[in-house]
Amino acid sequence: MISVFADQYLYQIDHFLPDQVELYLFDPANGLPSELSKAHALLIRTVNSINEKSLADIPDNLSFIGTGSSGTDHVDQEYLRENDIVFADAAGCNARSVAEYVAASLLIWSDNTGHSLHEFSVGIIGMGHVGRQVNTLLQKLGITTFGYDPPRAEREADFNSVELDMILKADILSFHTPLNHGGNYPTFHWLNSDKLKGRAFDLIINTARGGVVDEKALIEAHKKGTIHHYILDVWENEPQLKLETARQSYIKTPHIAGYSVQAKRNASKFIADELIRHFDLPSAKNTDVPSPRTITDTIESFSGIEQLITYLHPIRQYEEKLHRILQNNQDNRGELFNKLRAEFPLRQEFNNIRLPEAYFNHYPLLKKLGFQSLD
Ligand SMILES: O=C(O)[C@H](O)[C@H](O)COP(=O)(O)O
Repeated sequence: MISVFADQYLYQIDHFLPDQVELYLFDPANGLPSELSKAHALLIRTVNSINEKSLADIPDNLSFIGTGSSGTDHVDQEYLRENDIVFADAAGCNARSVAEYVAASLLIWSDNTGHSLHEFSVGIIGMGHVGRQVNTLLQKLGITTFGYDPPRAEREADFNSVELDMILKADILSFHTPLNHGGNYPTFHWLNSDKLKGRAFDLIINTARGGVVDEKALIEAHKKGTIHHYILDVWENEPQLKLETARQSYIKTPHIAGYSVQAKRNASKFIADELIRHFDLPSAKNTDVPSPRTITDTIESFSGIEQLITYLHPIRQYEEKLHRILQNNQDNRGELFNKLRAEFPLRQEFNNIRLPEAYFNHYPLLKKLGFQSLD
């Protein structure tokens, strides 16, 4: 038997592992489990870091660690290599979900500010799995986009990144890079006071990692009016948010852009499949398909696109809950932030939401967003 310790919030992780696995679920709020000594494999989410400090005593049999996330900045991969531990991530698992969050937040923002999205260009920083999906979805909505990704341009001869100067001329920036402190292309505080000097943006959206945008510089530019609005889903020093940054955020959510049933299902499946390969186990027989969400309300129930989008995407519900946590004067805000992320019901991605045909006649962009017809 292979002993696998897994974060209890990894979506249906038991469905993706075969019978040859003895599964122990742990609550990530308590850190890595103390019984880890008998583990052959460990499956985590971003809320538990893996490094020399958090995993000082490497269990004798531990040979595999997987993170059910696209981002890997919480894992010291060099440390794992030194200790002969194979590492797997779930790169790309949440790309569509993040793209839908960006599209939904842009629609809410443009509707509220009385603009048409066609007036703006969006600079996409990071054209990996997520940036590409964001690019495709925004282009479907008729929005002008530019992609900036020098490391990808270096790797792929047929990919062209726009120049830095060009991307900084976009009206809106949306971030989709990993968080790197070193290497040839560090992204820590990529958007900082230097890059902001002499520039103006209508909107900044960060769904990548807190730390890619320097919050101090962001706040200063916002106060000066050179950044008109910003939307943050990720924060420096999560789960401890800087109140001032959060207060001024046009939309603020608790790092849930990638939280859909489909994304979380992908995450569990990607790392379970890698684990199965690593231990040479038979595949699990999971065939569950998430049931669609069906909307039957009449289109007249919604006064406009913002109301409809916020009914179809829980962006504002998360925001309201985060707002309440931030108002709370207790010092357990961080704990509540993580609990909200872990326990709020996952949403269905747009292509698993069925709407009456009248919705599409009224708002043709719903087809472009990927919603399906009920009729
Ligand atoms: O890296 C990712 O996949 C995303 O940031 C994702 O939202 C992380 O989710 P978590 O592992 O914290 O549940």
